[in-house]
Amino acid sequence: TVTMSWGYAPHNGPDKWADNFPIANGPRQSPIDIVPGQASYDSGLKPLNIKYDPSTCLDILNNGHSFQVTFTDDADSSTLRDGPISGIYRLKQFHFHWGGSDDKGSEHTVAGTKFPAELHLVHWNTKYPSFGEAASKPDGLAVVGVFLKAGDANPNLQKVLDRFDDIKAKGKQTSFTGFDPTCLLPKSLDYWTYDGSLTTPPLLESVTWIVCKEPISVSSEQMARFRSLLFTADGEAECCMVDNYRPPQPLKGRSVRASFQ
Ligand SMILES: NS(=O)(=O)c1ccc(C(=O)N2CCc3cc(O)c(O)cc3[C@H]2c2ccccc2)cc1
Ligand SMILES: [Zn+2]
Repeated sequence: TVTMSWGYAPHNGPDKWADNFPIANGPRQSPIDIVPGQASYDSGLKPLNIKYDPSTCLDILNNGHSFQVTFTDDADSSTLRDGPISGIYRLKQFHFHWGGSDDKGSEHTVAGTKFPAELHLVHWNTKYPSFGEAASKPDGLAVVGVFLKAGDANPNLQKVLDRFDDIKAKGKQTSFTGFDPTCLLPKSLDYWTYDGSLTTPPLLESVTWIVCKEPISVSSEQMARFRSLLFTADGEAECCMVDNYRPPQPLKGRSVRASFQ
């Protein structure tokens, strides 16, 4: 389990994670800065094959680092196939990373550009018996990343934000059913892909990253709702949940492939 109380503050944030998780300085850490001109188009990459079943949507939780929507993953109901991966990966949860202002918040950056937020849809390889088992294997996880760009309000995202009153503080959880995260994907599923890691401790190097080129929209009012969540639990001095992103990490010779020209 994850031991130290890691976070995003100066005393326990990304610059301190290597103290307890030396893999923080490993060869395939995430996120990275994606430089489109240096990504190589790979015609062998297949389109993403994403099929989600809204009846697998279970609940929404403030885990003290982000909020996550969790799915039942005891069957191949909500899956990711093809793209850069082999086999069937099951959707486990999705969550976001965001900033205290619209000029930062995403984990991946594009030629140095930060977006106000980034969505992560987390899937695990069904060749392993569980998420926990898969999380420690080099081909165990596949995370689809989607950038959020400031613009028009996103009505699909609003369905998630409307539940924030029930999960304001760390540890709060409430039921959230019948939601199909397909509605949070951009029109185009063109993507960049590279071998990386979890972007939070334990920073395991088990993630095939699939980052969509096209962002989805989010309004500044909706971003304000993200920033109304708390890192802290009821009864603790309130600390707004903002800037819960790890900055880009060294590429260390890795190649980034593009599914598009
Ligand atoms: N940002 S990310 O790389 O896409 C990411 C993916 C999965 C997870 C994840 O689902 N978990 C399980 C819940 C959890 C809770 C923690 O307090 C924590 O520090 C990490 C996680 C990670 C996790 C993944 C794999 C093994 C252990 C924990 C977290 C982050
Ligand atoms: Zn994440």
